[in-house]
Amino acid sequence: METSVKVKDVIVLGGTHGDEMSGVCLVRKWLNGSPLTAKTCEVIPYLSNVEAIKLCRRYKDCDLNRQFTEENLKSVLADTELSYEVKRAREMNEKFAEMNGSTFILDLHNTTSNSQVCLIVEELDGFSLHMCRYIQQAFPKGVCRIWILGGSVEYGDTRCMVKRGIAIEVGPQPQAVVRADIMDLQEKAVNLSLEFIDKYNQGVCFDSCQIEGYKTFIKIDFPRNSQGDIAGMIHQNLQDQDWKPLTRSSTVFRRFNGDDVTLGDVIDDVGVEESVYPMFVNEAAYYEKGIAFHLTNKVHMSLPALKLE
Ligand SMILES: CC(=O)N[C@@H](CC(=O)O)C(=O)O
Ligand SMILES: [Zn+2]
Repeated sequence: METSVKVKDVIVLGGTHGDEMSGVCLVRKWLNGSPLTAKTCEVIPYLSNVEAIKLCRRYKDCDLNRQFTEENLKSVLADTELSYEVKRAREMNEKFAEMNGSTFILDLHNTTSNSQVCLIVEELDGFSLHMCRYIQQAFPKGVCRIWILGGSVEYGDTRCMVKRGIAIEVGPQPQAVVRADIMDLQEKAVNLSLEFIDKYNQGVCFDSCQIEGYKTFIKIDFPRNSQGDIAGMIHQNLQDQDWKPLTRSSTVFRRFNGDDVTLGDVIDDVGVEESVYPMFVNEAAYYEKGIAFHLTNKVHMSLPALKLE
């Protein structure tokens, strides 16, 4: 049996990336007259990257969702020497970093890839893994998946401020655009998260169970020429095919000269019989990060039962 403390505050972040519009629009809606509430805790909607939202861009100076590192949060540099996003991360951390483990963070994101609902969770966060399973079960099969991050990697995302939290990533949605179907999926996932927290706070025991998730083992860049410019694009066979199994012989890129590139051409360590699962396929924000898609393995995890301490 795993126990955890009561959740007292839920911070619901929109606009951590300023051009991911369903989070921005939902948070604005909750702040302006249609409050988001739960029965057993305080719910605090909050716009993260205010300057980037104004610009309708992912960020102003640098990616806010990489700045919540220990180094930045403890930095002794004067504010004038810091980029907007580092200052903002410090400001948010002062406001939300918890003393006693009772704060939960829900961070709302969108992707241009055909991810559907993708719940992002750390593998050591048993509470949030149970929450992900609860959310997943309320969606039709194949709509909601769980992406599990390795426990030790320092990523500097918003969830670093607290002990428990998830990101709800929903796509496909172009940057700076809001789509009704995507916003509905996002809102449904938020409501289910709050429902889970209420049940947990009321003492409901969540039984031990198995969950299926995906873990990234490598990020694949585009083919590039000698100047470093992209020399090909996602193959039409792979476009929009997030989470569909690939093997060594699957075509993944088409060079601009027309040549097909298979997965086996770009990576050695996928076995001949093995299936791997792509995600974040053609995510617009990842071109500058040198990522065309993530390759994941399907994993199964056993969760012990969960109950309020
Ligand atoms: C497309 C996108 O922005 N994805 C998020 C994933 C996360 O929240 O960890 C990011 O790269 O920060
Ligand atoms: Zn994002």
